[in-house]
Amino acid sequence: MVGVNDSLRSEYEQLADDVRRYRFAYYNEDAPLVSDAEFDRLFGRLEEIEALHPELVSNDSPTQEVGGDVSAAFSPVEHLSRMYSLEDVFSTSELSVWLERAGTNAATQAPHERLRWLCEVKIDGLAVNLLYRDGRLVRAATRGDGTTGEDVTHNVLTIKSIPTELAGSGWPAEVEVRGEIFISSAEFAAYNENLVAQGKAPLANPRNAAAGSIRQKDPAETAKRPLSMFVHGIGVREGLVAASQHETYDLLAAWGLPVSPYSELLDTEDEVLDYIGRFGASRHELIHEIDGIVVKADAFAIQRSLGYTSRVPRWAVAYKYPPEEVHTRLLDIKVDVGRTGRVTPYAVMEPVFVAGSTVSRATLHNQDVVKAKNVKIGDTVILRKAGDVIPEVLGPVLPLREGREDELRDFVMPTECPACGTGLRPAKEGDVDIRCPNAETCPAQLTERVAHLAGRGAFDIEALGDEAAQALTAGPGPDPAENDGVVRPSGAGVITNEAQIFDLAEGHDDDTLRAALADVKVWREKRSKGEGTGVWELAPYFYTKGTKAKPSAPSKNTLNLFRELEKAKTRPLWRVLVGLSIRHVGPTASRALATRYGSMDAIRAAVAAETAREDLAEVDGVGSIIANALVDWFNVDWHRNVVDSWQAAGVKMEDEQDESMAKTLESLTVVVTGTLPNFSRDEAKEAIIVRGGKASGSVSKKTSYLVAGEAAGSKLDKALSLGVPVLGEEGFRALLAGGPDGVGDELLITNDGSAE
Ligand SMILES: NC(=O)c1ccc[n+]([C@@H]2O[C@H](COP(=O)([O-])OP(=O)(O)OC[C@H]3O[C@@H](n4cnc5c(N)ncnc54)[C@H](O)[C@@H]3O)[C@@H](O)[C@H]2O)c1
Ligand SMILES: [Zn+2]
Repeated sequence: MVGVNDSLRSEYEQLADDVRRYRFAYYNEDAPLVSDAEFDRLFGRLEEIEALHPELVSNDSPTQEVGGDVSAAFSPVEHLSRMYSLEDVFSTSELSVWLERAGTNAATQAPHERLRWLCEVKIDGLAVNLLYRDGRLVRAATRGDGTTGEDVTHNVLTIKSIPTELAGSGWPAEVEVRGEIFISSAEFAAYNENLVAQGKAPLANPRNAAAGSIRQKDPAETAKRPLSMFVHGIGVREGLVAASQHETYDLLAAWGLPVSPYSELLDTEDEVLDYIGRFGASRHELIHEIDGIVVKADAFAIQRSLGYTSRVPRWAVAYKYPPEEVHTRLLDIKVDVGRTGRVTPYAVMEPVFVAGSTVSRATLHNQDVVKAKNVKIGDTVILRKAGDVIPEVLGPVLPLREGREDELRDFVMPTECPACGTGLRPAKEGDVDIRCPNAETCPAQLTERVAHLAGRGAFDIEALGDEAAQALTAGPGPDPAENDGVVRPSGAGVITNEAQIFDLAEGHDDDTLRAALADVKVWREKRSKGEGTGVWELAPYFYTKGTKAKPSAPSKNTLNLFRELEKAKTRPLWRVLVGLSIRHVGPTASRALATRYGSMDAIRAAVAAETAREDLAEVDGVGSIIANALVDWFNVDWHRNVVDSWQAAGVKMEDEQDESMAKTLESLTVVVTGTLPNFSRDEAKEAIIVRGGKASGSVSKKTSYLVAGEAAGSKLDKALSLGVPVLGEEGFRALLAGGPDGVGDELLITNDGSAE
């Protein structure tokens, strides 16, 4: 055996102390000091050291004990039979090893039993032990240290889904039912919304909320919390007529106890891995949060033969999904200025890896949200990112503030625009959001507008992404190395107004603007072997560096940009309208306007009319909000100048009237859902609109047809239930060509999913 040196021993003791301290905060105070991921890492390290040096292991090692203690605030109760924790695995390969080993042991120790795996979701809540005597709930206790728990009977009695009397018959005289108390995701969201509405800080996560609720001193307080439970185990059970875990659940359900709907009895490792995959993908659509799944050998005979360690059963294992909540330091709160001048605070954090990517920024929406989240600059914060969902700062780890109060700073919303220095103000009295009113020349707003007009929904200029928009409009900004690693606008760039954008197009006679791009520089992080070095330099963006032999010239991308701008001049009218960044005027409204008026001149005439606001509001797909936004927008001189300049630069501003197109869909409303083989969503919409139909996004009784492609979801169900006719692509083509008369019954899709 390898000897234990002093430094390892002291690492070990430090680790054991930390784990005990974190457990206390987690179980006894419902206020964790570290994230579960960090806790699991430390616990894993402890187990690793003990595996290498068994002589270090003492009876009071945290690896030999089940989680919590009993707080003095509650009376201690002895469980009739011991409660255990679960062994964790963190990868499917570790799980395979575990299944293999447990399978082999089961085969030798209980050779006549059929080995089947009961897979359950691992509810992220709080374990409770319910003691029923003669069918009556007499006691409820937390898990505590596994032997002794805390008496929380009064609080548990307030939970509606837990029966005080068992239904049916055949229950043992004394039976301990174990389950997990939780707050459902829906109830949690509603509860938090309510707290925020009352000006209180929201609860950070449902697990701690559930644990905190059950450990209230006042049952009346617990009764206000929307708690639920699902059973997942059984303790003392003498006389129970069941030979397996799943049969037990059936009995418990018959007695009126809430049983999870997600359990599945499976035979093979592949099926177990598939279960993990399925629930991993849908984990946020379940009734409650989960942090993993639990695999249990189903037969009691196998459970008995495999037995327990001092902490966990040998017949069950918990597979943990990658963490979605981590802790990190909030370094600063800065503000961003958006396309409409809205100023949004965002958190700058020490970069941290969570749910598949490294995160260092998260929006904080507005100053009220910053206040509600109660975060201070310098706090350790809980950061949540679920899969592809946008990362969110949940709140500070409050206990970690102690002793560090001097290092913490409150966020103060700036009074001047960080990009242009103009005084910030709400658009109208009482708005939460504040804005930079300098729409025309604020470089931050200009950058966003240029990026927007180049976007897919507008002119669709691929060579003009966010970075190029920034380089064109705003100049290099402050040195990111001294800032926060984010390059942001500082002042005028080559383009000071989007009116100029098409002067860069390939066909434009005067090449002054194109030549000016030679001087545009941006901050770039120097890289070495593919890695960032933290050293930033100013580098030319649009032109190549240039040497004596090969003078600086527009880069390939830049030549592409010139070419794409030239092509963009002939896009359909609706795209031009979207590109103008008129509030509320997106693709749908723009299409409606283009269909009704056909040219920019006609739109301008309509906007200038005495009764413009009423007339425009009457247009199908426009309405009064958009009508007002249009009139207001065209009232501003520099806005009209943008249109004039683009027109002068050769941007086509009218659609060819295709008179040959029969208006087959006049007065019909058609909804498209799912993926069609030969139409993109935009093409399908376009096809409906040019034939005089209305393309809508939601199904109602007024919908004339639903066109359903591959993976059509709830809209299809709704249409079928409302009796709205449903078409596939073939039926859609027939409809486009000949209107309702062209759609034969054989093209309608019916309830069983097939065309009849
Ligand atoms: N952040 C912290 O400071 C901190 C401290 C201590 C523990 N923790 C977290 O708690 C975990 C350890 O706690 P633990 O000992 O309760 O172990 P565990 O959470 O890994 O697993 C055991 C528990 O899972 C629960 N469970 C949920 N669904 C279940 C099901 N279907 N079947 C059986 N049991 C189910 C039971 O309550 C059981 O006691 C750690 O992995 C860590 O993530 C965090
Ligand atoms: Zn500004």
